Amino acid sequence: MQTYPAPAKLNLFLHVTGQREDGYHLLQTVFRFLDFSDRLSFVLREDAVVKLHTPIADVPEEKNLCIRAARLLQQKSNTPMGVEISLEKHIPMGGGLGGGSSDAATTLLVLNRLWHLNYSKKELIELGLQLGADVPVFIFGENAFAEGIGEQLTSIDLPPAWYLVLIPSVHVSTAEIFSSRELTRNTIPITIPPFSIWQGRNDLESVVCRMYPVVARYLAWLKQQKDASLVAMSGSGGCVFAEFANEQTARNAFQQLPDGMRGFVAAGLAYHPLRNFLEE
Ligand SMILES: C[C@@](CO)(OP(=O)(O)O)[C@H](O)COP(=O)(O)OP(=O)(O)OC[C@H]1O[C@@H](n2ccc(N)nc2=O)[C@H](O)[C@@H]1O
Ligand SMILES: Nc1ncnc2c1ncn2[C@@H]1O[C@H](COP(=O)(O)OP(=O)(O)O)[C@@H](O)[C@H]1O
Repeated sequence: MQTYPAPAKLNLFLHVTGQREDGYHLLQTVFRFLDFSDRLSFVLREDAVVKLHTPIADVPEEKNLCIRAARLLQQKSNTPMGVEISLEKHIPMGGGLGGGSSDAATTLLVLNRLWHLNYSKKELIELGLQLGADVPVFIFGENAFAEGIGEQLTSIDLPPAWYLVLIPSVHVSTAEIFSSRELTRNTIPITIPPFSIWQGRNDLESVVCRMYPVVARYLAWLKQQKDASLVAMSGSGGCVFAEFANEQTARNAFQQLPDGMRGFVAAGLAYHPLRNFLEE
């Protein structure tokens, strides 16, 4: 059966520049896709039933973002069709790697075709935003500089790079970090172009490190790796990453990991694997 990728993302930097009246925070961030993906497959049904074959521990089926995405698309289009979804989960959950959002985006892209709906990328992005601030970039399909709450996207060329991503054993709630009193919300907005991704930082990092000291320890270990250029936390954490110029230096660092630290090495992608899916 055909399976479709839902890649992870990193936030190479993340600045919090303000807050909207509805409480959502204004951000400036750079999203980079990783060659590290969940995989989804879809079997059509003629009877409007939407269900998941592969339950995830601690996530009820109706809260699973691929089921929510399928139901939202069904509602919008009034299609009489249904679907059975199988989700092969690889991306750590609640780690700031955007796995749930990516699963939702792939579901919207693929069902748009299988249900013959023909929505445009713009329409799917608007729909995706109702599911989460991170969903639009995965439909957009290009590495991007993002503003607003993550929905104002400008594609960006990033040089080839490899990443060592570490996964501390914590589950960080995005809402909890954004609601922290200690979060600074007034980073001066940068303008494009030009800006350097290496001049940025993650404004959520210090809040997460204080609440979860293990994240600070993992960052400190990455900062000791001599070939690492950029070291930061992704999104609202707790995953942290180091950027390397090539695969070998990333794998060398991975081999030095102390006992008990978990992680993986992945290439940075030039674009999302389903970037041209709507035109194919
Ligand atoms: C922080 C980022 C950076 O890419 O990623 P993750 O760490 O989640 O991967 C995203 O902005 C997260 O996007 P996403 O995970 O889709 O968040 P959502 O479900 O929309 O929001 C969860 C909660 O976080 C808060 N929130 C989220 C985004 C934002 N710009 N401002 C906020 O204040 C809100 O309280 C919201 O209810
Ligand atoms: N398909 C899914 N994959 C992962 N998490 C999901 C999914 N559907 C719903 N969730 C919920 O969304 C939360 C955040 O997931 P995820 O997108 O992996 O992390 P993050 O927002 O930190 O990048 C999870 O803790 C889980 O409760």
